[in-house]
Amino acid sequence: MRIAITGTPGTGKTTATTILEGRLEDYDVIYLNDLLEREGLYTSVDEERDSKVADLDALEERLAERDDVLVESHLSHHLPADRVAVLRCAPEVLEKRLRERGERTDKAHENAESEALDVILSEAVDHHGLESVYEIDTTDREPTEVADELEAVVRGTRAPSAGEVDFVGYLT
Ligand SMILES: Nc1ncnc2c1ncn2[C@@H]1O[C@H](COP(=O)(O)OP(=O)(O)OP(=O)(O)O)[C@@H](O)[C@H]1O
Repeated sequence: MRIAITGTPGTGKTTATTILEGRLEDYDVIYLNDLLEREGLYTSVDEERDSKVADLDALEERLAERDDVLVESHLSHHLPADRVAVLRCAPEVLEKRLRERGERTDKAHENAESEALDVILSEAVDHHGLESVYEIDTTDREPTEVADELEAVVRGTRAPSAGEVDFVGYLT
């Protein structure tokens, strides 16, 4: 089974996945952004955004043979997956997390707006269907609690859910 762990930057994917990694014996974890950097699996560099444009075909080819794997990245929902966990965070809190992590003000704000607009959740549902998407609100949760929720997705003890989180008030 392949499980994608996605969400707007700052929702805590890497933090929670690292905790979960230590609990799972049967799954490998792939941190897609690290793989992209390590193996140069990008098509170009966006200087303005200070980011790399992922080569999704190359990444998918690289992962094609892998089974029982967790794929962590805000791009992971663009690749085939059996289940997709979408981490969410209230935009104001997300913006603060990103600023504290040292992100530029405009970038932190752009990510908060994208979170308010459900951009990644919508993409995940479009690509994989409602029955495969598991939305996890991380706003007032410790990373270990988020890892608990992710573990339930992996073990199949949690029902799919999408559309329960509503952050649209941030935009008004
Ligand atoms: N549940 C949480 N509660 C509060 N702060 C958190 C939580 N999870 C992560 N953080 C903090 O928020 C910041 C972003 O976390 P993290 O790097 O794990 O996010 P990410 O979704 O993997 O981001 P990116 O997509 O940019 O890699 C970090 O500074 C981290 O310490």
